[in-house]
Amino acid sequence: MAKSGVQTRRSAVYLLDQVLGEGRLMSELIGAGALERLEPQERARAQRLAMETLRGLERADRMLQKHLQKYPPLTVRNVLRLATVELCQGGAAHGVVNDAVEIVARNKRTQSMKGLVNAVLRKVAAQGAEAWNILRVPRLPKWLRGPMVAAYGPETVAAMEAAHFAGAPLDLTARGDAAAVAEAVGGTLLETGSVRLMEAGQVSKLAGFASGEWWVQDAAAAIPAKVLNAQEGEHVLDLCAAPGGKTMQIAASGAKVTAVDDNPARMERVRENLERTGLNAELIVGDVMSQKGSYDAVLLDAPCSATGTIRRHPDLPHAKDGSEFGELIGMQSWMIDHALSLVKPGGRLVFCTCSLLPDEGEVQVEEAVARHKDVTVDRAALELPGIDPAWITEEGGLRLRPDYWADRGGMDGFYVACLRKAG
Ligand SMILES: C[S@@+](CC[C@H](N)C(=O)[O-])C[C@H]1O[C@@H](n2cnc3c(N)ncnc32)[C@H](O)[C@@H]1O
Repeated sequence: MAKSGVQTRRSAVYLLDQVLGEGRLMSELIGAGALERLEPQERARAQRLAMETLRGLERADRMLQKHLQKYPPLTVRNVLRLATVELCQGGAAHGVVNDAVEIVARNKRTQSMKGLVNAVLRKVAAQGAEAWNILRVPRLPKWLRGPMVAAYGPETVAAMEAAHFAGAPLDLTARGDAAAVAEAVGGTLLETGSVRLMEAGQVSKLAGFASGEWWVQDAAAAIPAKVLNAQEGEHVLDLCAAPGGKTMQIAASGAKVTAVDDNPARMERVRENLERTGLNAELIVGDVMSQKGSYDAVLLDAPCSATGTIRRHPDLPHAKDGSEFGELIGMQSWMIDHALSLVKPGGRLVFCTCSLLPDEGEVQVEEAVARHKDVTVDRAALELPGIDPAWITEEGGLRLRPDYWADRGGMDGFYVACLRKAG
């Protein structure tokens, strides 16, 4: 195996060490330049290897435990896990094992374990895909599985775990004609209007990227702006807007948009996205809670646990432990109250989170309606193409789950509700 293979795999192991040892998210690590020394193609590969390892972590540990008397240090365990996932998913044994041994040998603190790594991986390679495929689908860690089973029951959680393990296709939102985009990129037009590609390759090489015909956005993440249904001539406030997927949807509808986010670096992404797609929005780097004014419609995509995005971010359940969720839930309800104060009489607030936890969705809406006597839930706003009425919840919101559309590649977990203010 070429030297670049070792470097790429070593970088993937570094990502695993940071996620599993330090509780850091891959997006943070990559944003901080963790893969900068690799060529762009190798960066994507290192990221993919780390993600696949995190998806299959439970299976990798089950495969390895048969061959280990005691746990080696974390970084050696991560070398073994990465190689096990590769071997069991069809990687060539020679290259995978040699690189794993070399990674361990190059580090003074681990070089004494190269013999162990070699011996264990030879055994794993001999068992291969057959032993891997009969293991159960990896489960969510207990801290998240407990509340999820309480909310949805064990069968639904198992279906969600299968969706997490399967990963996610690439979804695009078209600036204009979605059918034309589907044809140009060779994708499928979903009933909700998104374009889906099961095998994407390099995004910037797809037809229409440079000319800004579309942007990457999960099919579920595209629903909130459809529920908002902005009209030409309306003034819409998009709160927590970065990186701008929903801002662009609203701008493409012809409405005037003011987009707010308190993260300057993420706001820069909104500016770049608008530039590429030729769409317009007023951008404010600032806190939701300090916004003033009166708008026809407000969209609040509140910061949340992001548990709906585990298909794309398999690091999340391993890096987090749920300790921040209480604070997020409190912040969401203050944001809803403030966002409602910015809605004109007769106007609407669309509240959404990419969370699977009812405390960040259904419960927020039930409580908001109880706090605000002039606010009702607008169920009719959810009557949209491709939306199954069975997805509508008791309080009138929309619960989207990763196990929906299982035969077509799934969707992110999301919660969306439209709150209408009395006129
Ligand atoms: C779920 S993401 C938004 C995704 C975005 N709406 C889209 O469709 O591309 C949440 C965003 O909230 C922003 N945020 C968190 N707390 C905030 C606050 N107090 N005020 C403004 N923005 C905030 C974060 O910077 C982050 O970009």
